[in-house]
Amino acid sequence: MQKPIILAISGASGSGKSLFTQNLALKLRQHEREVLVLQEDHYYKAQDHVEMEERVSTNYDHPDAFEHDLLNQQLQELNAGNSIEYPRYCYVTHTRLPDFEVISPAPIIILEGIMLLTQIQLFDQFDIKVFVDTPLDVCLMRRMLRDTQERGRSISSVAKQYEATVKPMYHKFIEPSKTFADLIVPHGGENLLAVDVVSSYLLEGKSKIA
Ligand SMILES: Nc1ncnc2c1ncn2[C@@H]1O[C@H](COP(=O)(O)OP(=O)(O)O)[C@@H](O)[C@H]1O
Ligand SMILES: O=c1ccn([C@@H]2O[C@H](COP(=O)(O)O)[C@@H](O)[C@H]2O)c(=O)[nH]1
Repeated sequence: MQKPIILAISGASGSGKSLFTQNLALKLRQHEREVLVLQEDHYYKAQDHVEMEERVSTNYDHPDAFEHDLLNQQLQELNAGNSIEYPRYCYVTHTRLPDFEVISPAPIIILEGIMLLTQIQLFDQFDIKVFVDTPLDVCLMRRMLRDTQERGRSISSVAKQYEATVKPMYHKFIEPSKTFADLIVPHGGENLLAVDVVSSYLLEGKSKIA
C-alpha cells in the first residue's frame, strides 16, 4: 500500500473539529475513498492509579495530559502499513478503557485533536495541518451543550473547568499553534465550502500543501 496521506485537524475544544472531520470523511467516502478517523483524545494518559476526586481536577488542556510518544509511534506504524492497537478513552471515568481496538491503515487518515499543532515532533507525520478557528465564546456554548448531553457533565463543572484550564491553556498552547497550520478553517463543522475545498484537493490525489 502507498504511504497514507495524514491530515491533522486542530483547534479549540468545541471549535467543530470532530464535525468537520466527520463531514470531510463522509464526502471522501461518497467518492469511494477509504478513510480512517483517529482522535488525539484517545491518547489521554490512563489514570487508573489516580483517585476519582483527583481525576476531576486534572488539567486535560495541557500537552502533558496526553501520551504523544505513543501517538507518534502508532502514526509511524500506520505509515509503514502496519496495524495498531488504538487505545480507547472514557470522558466519564477520565481514564482509558481496559481494551483497545485493532486498526489497519487506510489511504487517507484524519487525526483530530486540540494539541496536535503544539507537537512539533509529530509534524513529519502530517501531510496537511488544518486549524479550525472558531471564537472561544461560541466554542464554550457548543461545549456546554455537548458535554452535558454526551460526556456526563454538569453545567457548573463545565463552567468551572473552562475558567480554570480550558480558556487559559487555549491562550497558552492552542491559539499560538495556529501559526503552524497550512489551512485555517473558520466556523468549524458546518463550513461545507471548506469541506469541499479540502476533499477536492485530496480527490485530485494531492498530498501536501506546498
Ligand atoms: N458550525 C457549527 N454550527 C453549529 N454547531 C456546531 C458547528 N460545529 C460543531 N457544532 C456542534 O458543536 C459541538 C462541538 O463540536 P465538535 O465537532 O464536537 O467540536 P470539537 O471536536 O472541536 O471539540 C457538537 O455538538 C457539534 O455538533
Ligand atoms: O477526561 C477528560 C478528558 C478531556 N476533557 C476535555 O476534553 C477536551 C478535548 O476534547 P474535544 O473533543 O476537543 O472537546 C479538552 O478541552 C478537555 O478539557 C475532559 O474534560 N475530561
